Amino acid sequence: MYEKSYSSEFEEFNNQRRASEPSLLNLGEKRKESSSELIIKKLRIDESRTIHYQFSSKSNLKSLTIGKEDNKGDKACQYCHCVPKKLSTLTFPPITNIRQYIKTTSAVKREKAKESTEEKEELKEEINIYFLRSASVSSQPQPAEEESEDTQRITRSKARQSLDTLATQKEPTPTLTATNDIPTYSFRSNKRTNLQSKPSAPDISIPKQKSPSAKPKEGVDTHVSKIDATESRRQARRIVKGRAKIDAKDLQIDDHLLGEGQTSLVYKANYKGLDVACKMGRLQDLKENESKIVRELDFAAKLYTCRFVNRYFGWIQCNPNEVMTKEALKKYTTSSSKLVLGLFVIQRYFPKGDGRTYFHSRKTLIHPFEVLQVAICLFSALTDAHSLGVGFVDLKLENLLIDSSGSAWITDFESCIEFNDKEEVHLTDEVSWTVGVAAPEMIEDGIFCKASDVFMATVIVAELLTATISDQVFERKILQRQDSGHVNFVTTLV
Ligand SMILES: Nc1ncnc2c1ncn2[C@@H]1O[C@H](COP(=O)(O)OP(=O)(O)OP(=O)(O)O)[C@@H](O)[C@H]1O
Repeated sequence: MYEKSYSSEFEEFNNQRRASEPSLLNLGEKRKESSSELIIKKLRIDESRTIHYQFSSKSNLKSLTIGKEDNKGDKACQYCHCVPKKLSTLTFPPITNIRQYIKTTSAVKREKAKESTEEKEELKEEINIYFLRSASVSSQPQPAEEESEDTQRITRSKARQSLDTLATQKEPTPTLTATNDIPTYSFRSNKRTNLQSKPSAPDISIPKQKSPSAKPKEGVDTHVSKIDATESRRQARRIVKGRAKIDAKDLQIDDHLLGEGQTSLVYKANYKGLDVACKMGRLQDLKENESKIVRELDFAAKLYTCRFVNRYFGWIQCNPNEVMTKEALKKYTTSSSKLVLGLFVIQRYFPKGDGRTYFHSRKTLIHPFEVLQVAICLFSALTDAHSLGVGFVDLKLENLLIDSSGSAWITDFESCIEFNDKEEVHLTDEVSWTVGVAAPEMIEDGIFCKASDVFMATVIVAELLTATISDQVFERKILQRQDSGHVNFVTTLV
């Protein structure tokens, strides 16, 4: 899978991108050149303890004085000569006057801060006057407390609105109510209830379990409550047993193949009108593939509470022709293959697909903020899964799904393992993982620990930060993997 995705198509695409945007896209190569060509020589130290260096590149020779200002020449920055004067909009203070400079700039800053607070106060006053006017025009004057709250909110809004229009536009906000110190949310009222005041019991509150020794209160019909308890127990058992099982009539699988892995095919589907993704085992070795999907379902349930972990929310076992359109069936089966019962798992649909496909097929550069967002998602998911004692093992860009806001969600849990309170586990044949991105201890000793997941997540971040560098160069120059599985992880090109 890994080998396949590092295909020459991507290499070609990278080359094309480099050719079209040379100034930005060849940054990696440029940095490499400049660092290899630069020679710095220590020349001498004079009486004033100033160190004189000489640095040179292939093309020209320059001298740099560290510790002494040098205002001559055509460079705006006299310290490292990084900015030519004609390009610079900055002014660099001379070192001798630096104390004076700090004094004056901090005085100016203090003055400015004072001015801005004064301005803010004036603005607040203006707004207050405005609201007092609109409130007096309004037929139902608002209480003073709410007025000040709205005043604060309105200072950030661009258009001025009257209190009345604001009130009608407000969305019903979830109200925090408290029962037995456990906060629950209810959408019934859009007014904030006071947490101190005794709340009315919400519909979804779970009654406290009575201890077996607790005696029934006098006058309580115990017969009725016993029947209720048995019924609710039966109901709960029914729900848990058929948990997440869906009805064939609610699911329709399109012929749109979203992606495929070694074990499964993922198609776009429709569940009760909602776009979903549907995973099904490959027909070759169907039994084995489906047992892997069942294992995956089990881990999906365990990881359900984690941040940025894909949600699998239903499954069905049925004949493919019950849920697949004719076109989808044609693609899924060959004419010779017999239709057998299949397992279909539905999950959230990510239109942007997996990380590798999305970032490599994009025509624009990846902004560092985007990388940061993916990294936050990735490490949040790792933190949560690791606290539950679960490791992902097969972390790679293909197993990250990107949502419309650019957040990344980990998917494909068939390689997950449980630590069972151990620091590390031995990897068995049951678990598959990707050698190209695996942590050294996985390759060398066949062991896996939480840090191994962190290693693979770091590789993902490094890959995104160096998206303009071809995958082969990434392997050779950045990861620098040795035969033992160890890496050097050279970050100068990142
Ligand atoms: N929810 C989804 N929305 C959109 N595309 C998806 C979704 N789930 C999976 N895909 C696509 O299908 C591909 C294969 O999915 P997945 O990794 O779950 O299959 P697999 O057979 O378990 O893969 P592997 O070879 O890693 O075992 C993904 O890389 C992705 O491109």
